[in-house]
Amino acid sequence: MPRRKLIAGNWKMNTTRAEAVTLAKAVAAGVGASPACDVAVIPPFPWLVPVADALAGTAVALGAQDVYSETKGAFTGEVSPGMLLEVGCKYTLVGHSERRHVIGETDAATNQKVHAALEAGLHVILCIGETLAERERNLQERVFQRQVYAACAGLTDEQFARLIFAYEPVWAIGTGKVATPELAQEAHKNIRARMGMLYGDNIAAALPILYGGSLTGESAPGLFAQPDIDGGLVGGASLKADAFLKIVAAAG
Ligand SMILES: O=C(CO)COP(=O)(O)O
Repeated sequence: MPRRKLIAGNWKMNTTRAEAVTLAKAVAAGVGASPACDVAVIPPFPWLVPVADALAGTAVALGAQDVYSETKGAFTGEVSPGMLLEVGCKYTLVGHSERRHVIGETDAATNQKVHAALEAGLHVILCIGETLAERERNLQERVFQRQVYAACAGLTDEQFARLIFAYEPVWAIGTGKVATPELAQEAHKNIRARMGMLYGDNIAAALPILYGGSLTGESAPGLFAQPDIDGGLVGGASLKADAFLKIVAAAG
């Protein structure tokens, strides 16, 4: 079965409440009732509820930027998978490079979050990717191996059906330096091959792998034409409805 593309807008720590609601409504209006790809927006935690209300009855899904690995209890400042589901999230990001490199999240923590989120019924967008220093030393394939192996350890076949990868080379995030279609395709192909070796060809073939890193309406068509690129995780360009909708259109 061909993989359906997904375009997800990661708003990061941006927007006021009013801006978030306006942006969500504009995206939903632009996407229409039956888009050719799946579309999601991923606002900051405090805006999940008002954005869920703005998206009610539309074709745009809601996602969270992070999740905790426990269901409840004394974990000050954390948010459980069940809470995300209750406010209407379909997706959650796990292991975004800003969490790994700015906040210090480990591979082990990423694995626990993936388990907890999938067990609760969320779809997980697992982010992986090498830093500039790692690419300069040609270490990207080792990084994929380590991140993929660690994050997916112990998952069941049924859980893989709700797992999505996002390849986000750290050097391309927020820098304007988008990966070329050839470079991104090579990385995605490599990641899929690794998943095939670890978990079998059926799981690897069904796994959507999104590209993220300075994606725009101009760069999206070339990237989305690649056989192993199944959509995009969009940062900066997801904060303007028209720029985000151009990327959605390129996935159609
Ligand atoms: O990190 C990203 C999405 O999660 C990419 O961000 P930019 O599109 O701003 O480079």
